Amino acid sequence: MALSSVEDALEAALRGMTPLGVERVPVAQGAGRVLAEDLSATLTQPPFDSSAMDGYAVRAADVRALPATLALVGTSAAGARFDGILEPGQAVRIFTGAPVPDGADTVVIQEDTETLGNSVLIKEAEAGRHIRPRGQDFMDGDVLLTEGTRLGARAIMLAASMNHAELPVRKKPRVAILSTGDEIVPPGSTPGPDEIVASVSYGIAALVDALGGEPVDLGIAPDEAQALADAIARGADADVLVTIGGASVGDRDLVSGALADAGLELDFAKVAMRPGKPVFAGRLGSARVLGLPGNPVSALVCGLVFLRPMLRALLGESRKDLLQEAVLAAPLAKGGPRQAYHRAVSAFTGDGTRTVRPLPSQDSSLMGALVRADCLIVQPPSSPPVPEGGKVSVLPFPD
Ligand SMILES: Nc1nc2c(c(=O)[nH]1)N[C@H]1C(S)=C(S)[C@@H](COP(=O)(O)OP(=O)(O)OC[C@H]3O[C@@H](n4cnc5c(N)ncnc54)[C@H](O)[C@@H]3O)O[C@H]1N2
Ligand code: MOO
Repeated sequence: MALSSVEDALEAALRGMTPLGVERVPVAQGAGRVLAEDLSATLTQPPFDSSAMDGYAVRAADVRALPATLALVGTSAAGARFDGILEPGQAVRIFTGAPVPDGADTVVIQEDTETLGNSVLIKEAEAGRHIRPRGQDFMDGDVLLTEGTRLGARAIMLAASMNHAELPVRKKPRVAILSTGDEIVPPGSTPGPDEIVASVSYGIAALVDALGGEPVDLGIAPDEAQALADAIARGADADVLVTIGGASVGDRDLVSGALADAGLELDFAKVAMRPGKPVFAGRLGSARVLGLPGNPVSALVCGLVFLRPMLRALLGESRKDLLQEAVLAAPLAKGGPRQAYHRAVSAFTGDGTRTVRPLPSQDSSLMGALVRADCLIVQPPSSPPVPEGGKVSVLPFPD
């Protein structure tokens, strides 16, 4: 079977995918979730003209000639405003965040004043300063956060200030993760001489979690048809079923066969990418299936290239991955027939330019090198060699 291009494979995997349903969560639990509706302010912020400093509220006309002595007629504190109207020749003691009294149009910081019993001496002042006008941040009804926004610290803070106790967010995509292989044992075991400790499922679960999904661990299935069929059946109610290993052409690579027996409709199988060639995807009932190669680097690269956009589609997330431009710190040989994802280390020059150096070993089993890298150089198929100083595209790792 001819290899699909990464672009075609991704398009096939995403075809027909629509965002999951909406649920409401307390704003305190909204971090990392994706907004499912536009969010508008339910109040105006600040709700009144407020003081930006501790000092005295005055009329600009009274402090045109300095020094000036004004009569102290009251206090405006945050949460307890001065109710009267400031008359000419008067000042009100005011604190940061407190409402500016009617009649006042300037706040003088206390460092520029001296109190003299029931009056205050204004030594320096600037007309109109230190007042935050009502609605300077936002007005009631303003749409400030849009559907598809992933909620981080800044957006959560804004949503709370807009007086939303609950937020409409997309349901978390449930991603069932199945490790396969007779040789795979859980971390913490004492591996036999031919056994390998499971690592990929943990990396993929961490990726799913970071992307806003909910990983569900289906454990490890041996290379045996019935065990695989049982495990696949347990994952069929997930939004995405990810299988790990058994994707290649060996006699014991039974995963795609077991999925086919379960009724998998393939979207693509084998992609012109390196690493990750054996990756496949399809549909099993209502679940999407992503078959990852067993080699850890291949699996994680395929996770970034395919699983990340799939989860973003299920979350209705508006942010897309943008490849970034970088300058090579070492030459890159001409590209092969598959799109390459070279593990690379970045450095930044004084003007902010990213320079990248591919790691010397690109073997798809090397997890140590994967952690030393901070990005992938994306090299299109059959591209010409790029000399040191030439430009390339990079995909930074999300963590
Ligand atoms: N004749 C060919 N052989 C291979 C081809 C090919 O085209 N023709 N493709 C190679 C490529 S590329 C890859 S990638 C691997 C992928 O093979 P599988 O998906 O079948 O993976 P396995 O054989 O099951 O495992 C490969 C490797 O990864 C280890 N592994 C598997 N699962 C886990 C796990 N959950 N945690 C940690 N490590 C895992 C496994 O022990 C193997 O060492 O095939 C090439 N072969
Ligand atoms: O593509 Mo495999 O994923 O090269 O090791």
